[in-house]
Amino acid sequence: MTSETFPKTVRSLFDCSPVSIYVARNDRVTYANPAFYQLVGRSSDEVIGAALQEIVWHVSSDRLSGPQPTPFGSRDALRFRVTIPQEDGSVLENEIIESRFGIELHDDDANDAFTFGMVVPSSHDPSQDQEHRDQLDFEKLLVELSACFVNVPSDEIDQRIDESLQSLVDFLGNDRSTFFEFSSDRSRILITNSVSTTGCDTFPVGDFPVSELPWFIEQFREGEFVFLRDVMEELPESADQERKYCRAHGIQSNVAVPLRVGGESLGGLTFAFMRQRCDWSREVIMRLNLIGEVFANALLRRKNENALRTALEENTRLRKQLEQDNLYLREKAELTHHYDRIVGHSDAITRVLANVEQVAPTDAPVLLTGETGTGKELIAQTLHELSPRKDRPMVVVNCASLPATLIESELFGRAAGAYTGAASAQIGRFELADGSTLFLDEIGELPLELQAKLLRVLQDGRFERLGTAKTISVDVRIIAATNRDLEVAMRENQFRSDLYHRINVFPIQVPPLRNRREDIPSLTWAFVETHGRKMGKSVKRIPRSAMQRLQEYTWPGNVRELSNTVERAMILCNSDTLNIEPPSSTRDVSSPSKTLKEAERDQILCVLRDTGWRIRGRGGAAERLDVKPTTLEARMSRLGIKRPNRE
Ligand SMILES: Nc1ncnc2c1ncn2[C@@H]1O[C@H](COP(=O)(O)OP(=O)(O)OP(=O)(O)O)[C@@H](O)[C@H]1O
Repeated sequence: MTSETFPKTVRSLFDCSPVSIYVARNDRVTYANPAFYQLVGRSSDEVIGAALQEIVWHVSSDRLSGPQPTPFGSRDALRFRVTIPQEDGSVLENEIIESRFGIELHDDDANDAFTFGMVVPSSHDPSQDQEHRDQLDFEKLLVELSACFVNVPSDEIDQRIDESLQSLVDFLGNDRSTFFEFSSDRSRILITNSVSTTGCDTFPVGDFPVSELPWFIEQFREGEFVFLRDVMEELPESADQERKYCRAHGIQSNVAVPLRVGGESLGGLTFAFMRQRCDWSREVIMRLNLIGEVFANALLRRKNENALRTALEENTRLRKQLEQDNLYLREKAELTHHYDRIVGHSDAITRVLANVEQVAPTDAPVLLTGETGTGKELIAQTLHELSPRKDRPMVVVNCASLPATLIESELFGRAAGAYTGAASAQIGRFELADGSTLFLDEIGELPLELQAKLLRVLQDGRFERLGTAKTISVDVRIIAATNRDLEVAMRENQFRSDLYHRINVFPIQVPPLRNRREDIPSLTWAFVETHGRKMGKSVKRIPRSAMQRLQEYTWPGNVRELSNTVERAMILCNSDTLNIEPPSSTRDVSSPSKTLKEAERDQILCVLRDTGWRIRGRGGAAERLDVKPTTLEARMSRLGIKRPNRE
């Protein structure tokens, strides 16, 4: 088990264990806990990578001649005596209990031998020995529980929870253990697993009415650990229902462990005693929280996997519905509408528009992908205008242009005083877009923590303004756009896969301009017309050779770059013939009379125009100029560059 593959939960168990523990891979120590370092009086540099014989003395010949398992507790382990030299010259007599730790975390680890070892003082007192053995057995059980959830396929998680609960009941000697989770709004409880010793009933799995045990459930919601050795004596006065329940079911003691991840209570684990009161030691009770952590992580995984499965099913359902509703349109890409604003008749853009017509009348989320400047926002606007929501304006949020701290309040709104600087309340874009369409541009740049919140709104249309607990419901259709490869972002854990499947119900890929070169002449003439009108200029001719060069150029900034190129040429144009050149040739000709400051200003302005004044994110101006967004913003303010008002 390398340090990278060492499961976090196992590590946290070991780190705070009073027992000295080490893990070795192929007989070289790869991990030791603080208790081990203290016992051997050495630093991690001396311990990690060393063989056991280099750390402790006189390893008994048993171990040196190879493992010969001897029975220990209920499981096989190797036990041998060692002597540990102390700084003052004395030696400590100890025993080491070692067992093979058979989990295969990665394929390349599969043939390696992992050893899990514990150092305990040598003892000849049989009762003390028993106490140690019990404690060590418990440590071992904890480790096995953690290990049993590592790399488990999601459909086996339930079975593993059952098995783990059973081994806990067998080991700890309580009568019943039950595992439950909260519904997503935490108003309901779902009992998922329950095991008991013979003679005791298990808890019926399924929905459990919160009203039956309100006090208990409140403790779980609050994430409180509850230990009642004598339930009748120790339950608070207000827990009337619980007292009745325990009496009716003969419950004498009860331990309730909340399952929490990241401060959120996901469910709980209970240990009930019916035949006798609980006699667990303080140490065992304390360690139950760690068991809770192991189960909470298993629960979180199961929840995430379920959310992903639901998103995929929803995705498939909506796709099927769209297919049925619009089957006739698939046969040929014929357009029903006439588009004034979208220029171009290439097959590529016609296919995009046919898709737009297909999906517009539905409420299905649409994901527009394509390079910067290809016209994704224009397509989103067109889609909205063809939808039944067209009477209300489409609301736009650019996830890359706002700092992470502001996007949350921008999207969901905030109460006055929600954070420093938020003097007044603000309505969020989701509320603004109620009954309409919300266009989430550059969704690939949305910070991970907000992706979770967005997922919730997409799932049930509900959210809270920052700084308030009141839940707001909205009816919003989502169109998202990105120039980032979200599948790569998912693999790099920068984009949630469940969110991806939610928004990727109907993907439309907007092609780059170099793949629809036949549209370049009509686009060029359309931009000549628009910019000419603004400048009061009229152009009648563009030389054939110039148009040919425009068609040969690759246009990394796509249609936006073409529009800017036409605008620049129009500014310089004094006749009715437009002498226009693709950017690569014009940009190289820098005027020798320019100062460095002017050249820097021009370069920044040029890139900002090409990126639609987008500074952050993939393909943004900062990336293209190879500087940090904050650096670019500082330079813009030094050079007096301000974004012009939107047309
Ligand atoms: N087919 C088209 N016909 C006319 N104008 C177009 C067309 N496609 C894009 N444009 C124009 O090009 C410019 C860039 O388009 P838009 O902002 O929609 O691109 P985008 O893909 O959303 O860019 P980004 O990824 O940088 O946000 C806009 O001025 C838009 O009006």
